[in-house]
Amino acid sequence: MKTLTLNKINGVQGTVHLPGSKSISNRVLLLAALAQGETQISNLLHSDDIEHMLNALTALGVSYQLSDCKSKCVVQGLGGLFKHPAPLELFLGNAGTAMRPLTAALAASNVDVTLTGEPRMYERPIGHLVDALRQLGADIDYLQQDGFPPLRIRGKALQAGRISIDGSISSQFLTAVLMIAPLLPADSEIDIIGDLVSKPYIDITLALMSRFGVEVENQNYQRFVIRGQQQYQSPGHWLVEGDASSASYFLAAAAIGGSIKVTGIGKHAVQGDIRFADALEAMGATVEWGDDYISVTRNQLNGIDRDYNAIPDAAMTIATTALFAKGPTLIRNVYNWRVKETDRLHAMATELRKVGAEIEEGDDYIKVTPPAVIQHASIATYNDHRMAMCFSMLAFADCGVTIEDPDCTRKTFPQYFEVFSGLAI
Ligand SMILES: O=C(O)C1=C[C@@H](OP(=O)(O)O)[C@@H](O)[C@H](O)C1
Ligand SMILES: C=C(OP(=O)(O)O)C(=O)O
Repeated sequence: MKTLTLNKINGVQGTVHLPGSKSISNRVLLLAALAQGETQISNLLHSDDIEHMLNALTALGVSYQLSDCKSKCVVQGLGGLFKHPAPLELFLGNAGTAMRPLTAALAASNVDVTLTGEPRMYERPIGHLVDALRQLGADIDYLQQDGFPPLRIRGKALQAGRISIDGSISSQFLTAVLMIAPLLPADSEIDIIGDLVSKPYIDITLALMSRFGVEVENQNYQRFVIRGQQQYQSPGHWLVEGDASSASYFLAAAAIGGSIKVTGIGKHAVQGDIRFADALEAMGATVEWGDDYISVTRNQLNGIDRDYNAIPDAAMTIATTALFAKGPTLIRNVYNWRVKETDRLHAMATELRKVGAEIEEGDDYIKVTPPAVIQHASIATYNDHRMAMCFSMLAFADCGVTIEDPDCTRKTFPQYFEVFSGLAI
């Protein structure tokens, strides 16, 4: 297995032009495909998760042209749902932002599709989404284990009306249903069962739908009302914001040992993960916000105790930043870390213990108490891009760190380690 050893760095400094947001890239590609008209996308992310969406769109007959190292994409909209009656198999890797929205869009389309993925995708639940779509009349079968991909979808015209969806495991299920609701033959009311997790991702969905001409009535994240028989209209040009989750690694590195400006996101960004900067500020770092940048400068860091349900991806970076803070850090309300690329609560606890931290792993929280002296370790990454990226903070330890399978960052940030190493001074 390939490994990467990061030797001790004394500091970091510089500016990072962020790659496009994964969440926005895959949403825009799907909405552009369903919309009336041509959409010219720039700063599209180029990574595995986006490739899976692009490959699926190709197989479904959507035409698009990529240019500028795949950072630009011109999509010819279908002006409605997919039509591909011949049987198809679509491989979606471990991309939640492809699997979940495509499940809904395909269930409502004239298609006969099998959705497959990497082994971990078959352990990531999708039952709450399938249950919701079945209330609309969808014909979806589980091919292996009930409640999990792979799925066989025999798409058809769905009904509309009042449905309920469990929001306690993933917001992506609601995102998926919201995205198809305007294309249904009548109005929809979607009631949320349980506490909706990862709420800011719903804000991203609603903001993008609005730019494609569809408004949703959001009743306090408990009920959503959408008019039926609508069509998405291309907004023409679309500039994808920088990826706020990817920004977290650079901002944290600055908070620990230097000064970094990230561009492509700023105080008006639609991604909830920009609020990661607030957590760094609460730990003691100095944060400056611009319209198109966030910059962070080091300071003495102190451990903090917070609820991170709204920013589960960026919260992983807090866990490793905590090693450089004074006192313990508590990351609360992240139960759904357990159903992401790996069981992130367990993986994080296991790997942080290897460097000497004292860890308390709860059902839905992790408490990190930094060691007096950080030990060198070879960090297993569990095929989880965020495990690899957030453990790069250990490059600030005297002993450095070894990262196993560093190429797993290709899910969202193939060039991560080159960019990170380029900031060392
Ligand atoms: O909608 C999205 O783009 C995402 C929602 C979040 O998932 P959950 O809603 O499952 O927490 C997040 O972790 C994921 O990386 C991207
Ligand atoms: C949870 C993640 O991905 P996915 O979109 O596959 O859910 C992630 O990127 O941290």
